[in-house]
Amino acid sequence: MSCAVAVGRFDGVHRGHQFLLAEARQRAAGLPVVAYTFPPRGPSLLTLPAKVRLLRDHADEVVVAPWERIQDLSAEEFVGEELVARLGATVAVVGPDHRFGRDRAGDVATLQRLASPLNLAVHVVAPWRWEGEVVSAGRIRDLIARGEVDQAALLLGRPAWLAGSPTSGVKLARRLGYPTVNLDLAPELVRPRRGVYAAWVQWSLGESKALFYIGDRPTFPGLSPSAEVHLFTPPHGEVVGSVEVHLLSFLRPDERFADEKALARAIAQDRLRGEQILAGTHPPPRLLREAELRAPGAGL
Ligand SMILES: Cc1cc2nc3c(=O)[nH]c(=O)nc-3n(C[C@H](O)[C@H](O)[C@H](O)COP(=O)(O)O)c2cc1C
Ligand SMILES: Nc1ncnc2c1ncn2[C@@H]1O[C@H](COP(=O)(O)OP(=O)(O)O)[C@@H](O)[C@H]1O
Repeated sequence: MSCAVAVGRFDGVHRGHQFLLAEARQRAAGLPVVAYTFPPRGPSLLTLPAKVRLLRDHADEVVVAPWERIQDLSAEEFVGEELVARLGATVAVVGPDHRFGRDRAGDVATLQRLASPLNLAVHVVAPWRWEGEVVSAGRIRDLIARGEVDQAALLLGRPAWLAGSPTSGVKLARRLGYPTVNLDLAPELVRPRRGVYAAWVQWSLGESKALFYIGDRPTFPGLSPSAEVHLFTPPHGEVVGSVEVHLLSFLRPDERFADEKALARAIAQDRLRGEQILAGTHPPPRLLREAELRAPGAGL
């Protein structure tokens, strides 16, 4: 069946990607819109299931290309065999910087040259900008690594996101008066700057406003680095399955305190600020479906 295809890694499914997919919808003139994407490689903004889930909001079908099959295709083979023969694309919509094929050798001019004999209409969209600068996944990854999650949210169209599974802590947090759920974060996700954030947290059976901490726990030499959430609404029972963390605001960097009491006082302040920031906010849409949330280890 013929379709209109938009191709790319689509890391973040950011507002530039959303604009591109809206353009694809227009150009498709009633044909189904296919988002053709690749599994995450290197530090990413989303896990694959979350990316697929978001792309589904903007496309009729999402195709995840296995690297093993397509990594050795030349630009010509990619367009001819993959997009036109396998997918049935008659329209391709890409941004001006789009590269494809082995070694990213093909650019927009290559695509246009290859497309005409294949009856493939190519549309190149102007890059979507924010405050004059082109929005890109790389720019958003840098913002998150610097803790600038509120800026990242403007470019993403939703808060920066993390996912992980609960792990057991050393039960120190309870003694501090701030119980936490320790998280084993999905390894492919970009790590935000170390410190404390106001966040919304969701798990299979609930959701809560929260503080998110990621850091080296310098107050306790000997402890390993950790990522943990302190939930304002404590869960009924254990938190199991995947946990989603939406980072709304950076509160402060990771610090070394003189003792446990000083740390507990700082966390009390964090909690007050977190409550202020989160007051009146609503939980963002979940990026993992119920099935993925329920099945522990079901690939985040
Ligand atoms: C909101 C919050 C902020 C934190 N800030 C710091 C910090 O600045 N420095 C630090 O050494 N540990 C900090 N911690 C981490 C505590 O040291 C951590 O909760 C403790 O090590 C508990 O470990 P456990 O969960 O394994 O029991 C923070 C924890 C939370 C929940
Ligand atoms: N800010 C933007 N505005 C419009 N299109 C964009 C923007 N950023 C990326 N794109 C396009 O979205 C598609 C997927 O993006 P991405 O995965 O980041 O690029 P690529 O696959 O070329 O590395 C590509 O066609 C790319 O050109």
